[in-house]
Amino acid sequence: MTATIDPQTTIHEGRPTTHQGILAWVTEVAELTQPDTIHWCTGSDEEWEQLTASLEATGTFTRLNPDVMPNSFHAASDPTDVARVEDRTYICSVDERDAGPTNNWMDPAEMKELMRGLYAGCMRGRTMYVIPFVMGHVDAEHPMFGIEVTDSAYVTVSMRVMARMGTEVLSRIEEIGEDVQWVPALHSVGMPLEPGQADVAWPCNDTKYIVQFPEERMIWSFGSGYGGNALLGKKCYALRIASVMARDEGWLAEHMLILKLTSPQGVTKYVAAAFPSACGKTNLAMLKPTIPGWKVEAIGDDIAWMRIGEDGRLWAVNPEFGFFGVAPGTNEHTNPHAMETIRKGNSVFTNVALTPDGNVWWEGLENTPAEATSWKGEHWTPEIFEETGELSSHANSRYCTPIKQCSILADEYDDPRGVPIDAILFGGRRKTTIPLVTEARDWNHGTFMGATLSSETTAAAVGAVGVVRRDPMAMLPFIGYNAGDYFGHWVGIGKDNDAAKLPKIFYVNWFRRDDEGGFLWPGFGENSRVLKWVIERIDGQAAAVETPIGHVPAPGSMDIDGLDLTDEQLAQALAVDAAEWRAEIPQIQEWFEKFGDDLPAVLWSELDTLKARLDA
Ligand SMILES: Nc1nc2c(ncn2[C@@H]2O[C@H](COP(=O)(O)OP(=O)(O)OP(=O)(O)O)[C@@H](O)[C@H]2O)c(=O)[nH]1
Ligand SMILES: O=C([O-])CC(=O)C(=O)O
Ligand SMILES: [Mn+2]
Repeated sequence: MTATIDPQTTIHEGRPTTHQGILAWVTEVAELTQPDTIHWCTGSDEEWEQLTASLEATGTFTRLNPDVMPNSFHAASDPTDVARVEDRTYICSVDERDAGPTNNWMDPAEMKELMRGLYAGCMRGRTMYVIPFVMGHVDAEHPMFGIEVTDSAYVTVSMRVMARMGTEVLSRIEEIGEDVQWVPALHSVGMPLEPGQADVAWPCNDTKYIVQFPEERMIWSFGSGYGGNALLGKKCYALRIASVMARDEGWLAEHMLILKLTSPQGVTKYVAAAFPSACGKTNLAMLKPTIPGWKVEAIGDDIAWMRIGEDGRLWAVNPEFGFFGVAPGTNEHTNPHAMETIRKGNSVFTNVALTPDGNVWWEGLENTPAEATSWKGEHWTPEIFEETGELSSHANSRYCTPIKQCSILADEYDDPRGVPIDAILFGGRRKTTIPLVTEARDWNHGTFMGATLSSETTAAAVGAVGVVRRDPMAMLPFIGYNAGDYFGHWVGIGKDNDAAKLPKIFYVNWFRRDDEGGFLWPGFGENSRVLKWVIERIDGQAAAVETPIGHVPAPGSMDIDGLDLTDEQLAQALAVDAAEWRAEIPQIQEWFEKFGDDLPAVLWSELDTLKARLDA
């Protein structure tokens, strides 16, 4: 039986909407996908309990010991569904040119026909959840609504952590009326159940499509239940679709953390930083400074939406409501604030290990258990790891935790206007070449740094790990349009606004290695020393040396009091090696050539300037 939109078919206090546009779309989706039941999500605690209970019943969730991790669950995905699938991600713009050379493209009509075939009957035997959500504040000047329809209770539970959702949001949509802007986001795991067929713990489909239709501001996702593939408010909306909106409306949707930094003198600065997936955003956003008197408060750990304010400054908000953080490597030393946040519970842990006492564990965490159940559901011990190298947790395993639990969350997090950004950092994971910190000469030079950003690939996306690739502004997988136009948009922000009021741009690299392969810089809390230098540069206090690639800290200008690092190590971390940079030039050249005439001319001039400075 196919469900129709009838309050009788809904459970709890969920109700269909009075918004005719949304009702029509949900009806159309239900007719196509044929779910048994339709559930309009309220976001209530009772709903959470009902959903998590049903996830326990299907074996998707294991409830953790409430004494150690209250109201929290362990989930293990299908071993083939563990990360974003970039090769299955499409930007289906009307014109192929608008997807640009960095995105997969297919004609939207063709893609729709193909996907309608996949979606036909794909929710049979399942409940279809309708999730009204808003990215950013419901009281924002431009509230960014969406409706995710999904056949995954796991996604529904996770969306409740990651976005403001439920009845309150739906009521606000209805209040604004039929003209309200909202993004339809359709998701299915792609595994219908025939009558009598038992469900599996992690339904998914070998065929996967993560598709954005930029002109229609619409998202269709099929076949995956994981992270950025399935929680459609996150990468699909808040980055791919929002970047298109931002291009059209003159703002920026970026893969950036936002933090508030307060000096011992009580001076406050706001920093945004773009690092590729699994390259340190969450860690920096929650940093515990090792230098006395300095304080960091978190505002966001993954996405920043930035608009020029009436005062000419660039104001940033975090559109999300939770953290979807990389678990491995997170511990009391690297990220004590994340640990404190997680321990409050109300979290979903995916693809980590489960310990016999009902807790979670992952590589890098303290107190290695004598035994555990690995993310693959297998018996795991430290000895097994010694012998076989088998890890207890997937490298891209994640915790999904409400942001409100973060003890160092800045009050400004809840301000719909956001915060004025003083500095933007670009950073990647590079063993060589890129110094610990470099200051751009101006906005265009900073845009060049962002546009040429390079990083070693990580486990956050399916594919080889450790391969150096260009990841412009850490947005390679997330720019929803032609990246050449995106660079032009960045250049335009600099041209159309008062340079003195825009943030200063810096390029950082926590991941440079010595000859033995060890990190040259201790990172984590010690990164506060770099933040301090950045702030002091902005305030004209710290000294810098001009180099061909920009300004780097002058000897003695960085606070290294109490740091366990030799002068030689610091010098190596900060070094600008002309030979390494000369080797970089042809790679940048080749990268730029991809964009043909769509690359802004100022970026070619920046490359010429770099060459000339290296040769001088
Ligand atoms: N060596 C070193 N490793 C770091 C540093 N900061 C973060 N890491 C490691 O990098 C990995 C990813 O860090 P995250 O902060 O979760 O990365 P992210 O950018 O938030 O990742 P996404 O959520 O995928 O966007 C973890 O294993 C960290 O331990 C650092 O300063 N130095
Ligand atoms: O989107 C995801 O699955 C997780 C994430 O933050 C990223 O990969 O940048
Ligand atoms: Mn991310």
